[in-house]
Amino acid sequence: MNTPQLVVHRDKELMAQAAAARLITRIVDAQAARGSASVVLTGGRNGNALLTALGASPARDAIDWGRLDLWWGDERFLPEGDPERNVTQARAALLDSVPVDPARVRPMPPSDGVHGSDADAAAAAYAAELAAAAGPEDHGPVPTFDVLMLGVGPDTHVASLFPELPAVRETDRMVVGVHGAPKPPPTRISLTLPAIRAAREVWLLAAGEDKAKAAAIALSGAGEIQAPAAGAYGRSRTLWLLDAAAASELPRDLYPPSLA
Ligand SMILES: O=C(O)[C@H](O)[C@@H](O)[C@H](O)[C@H](O)COP(=O)(O)O
Repeated sequence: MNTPQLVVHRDKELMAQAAAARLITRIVDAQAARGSASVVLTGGRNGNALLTALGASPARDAIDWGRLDLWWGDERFLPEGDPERNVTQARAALLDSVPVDPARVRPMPPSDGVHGSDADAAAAAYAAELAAAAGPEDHGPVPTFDVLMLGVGPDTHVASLFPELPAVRETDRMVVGVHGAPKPPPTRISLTLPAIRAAREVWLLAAGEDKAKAAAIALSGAGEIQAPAAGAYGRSRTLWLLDAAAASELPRDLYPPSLA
């Protein structure tokens, strides 16, 4: 497990802009190196603000949109097109205004699709889609994502992995149905920690005063069952992108960086 790196920006607006610039560069580098890039999107205000900022960036078309694979870290299990679905919000924030290849945009199933209201079956289908996209060079039955982004909840949840609930304890399956989530809607689909950890880089987005305690808990050695964000790390990099408000309760040995 690599030590989390922290980058703290003045405020949430600047954090979204800077994170968007960072993501553009990371995608461009991956495409230059391997001909394509693979990114896992997150729902939530911070995640959507990043997508909106990316869409407004003058550098956005440095990305070859046709060679970008997009997946989701979690989804609210609602009907297709529901405004509360993460994919609906991502489309409005960015995807509807850039020429992505629809075959490479992989939303999690809706609650009115072929799996009906069975979130567990829908989760299993998404796991099968991930496994089918994985290659021999990948680490397990998921593709090696270049960047996997996660918003951080005030209770330290990431994706739809909530403290103490069964999903955060999952060690075998890559995708699970979530029932009784404390953040509405109660039924969701989520990548599990093993799937998250298959990513090259995991970026955790935490902006706003309401994330200060969560960031401090997750970065101070809490266990992943009690603080799921503490268990979210990448194979080669774990990056916390915060604003000053969310960093305001971090232990002094973590932030601000000691003066050289
Ligand atoms: O489906 C969701 O709700 C998100 O995936 C969830 O994990 C979100 O990222 C966090 O709750 C942070 O959300 P905010 O950025 O809105 O605080």
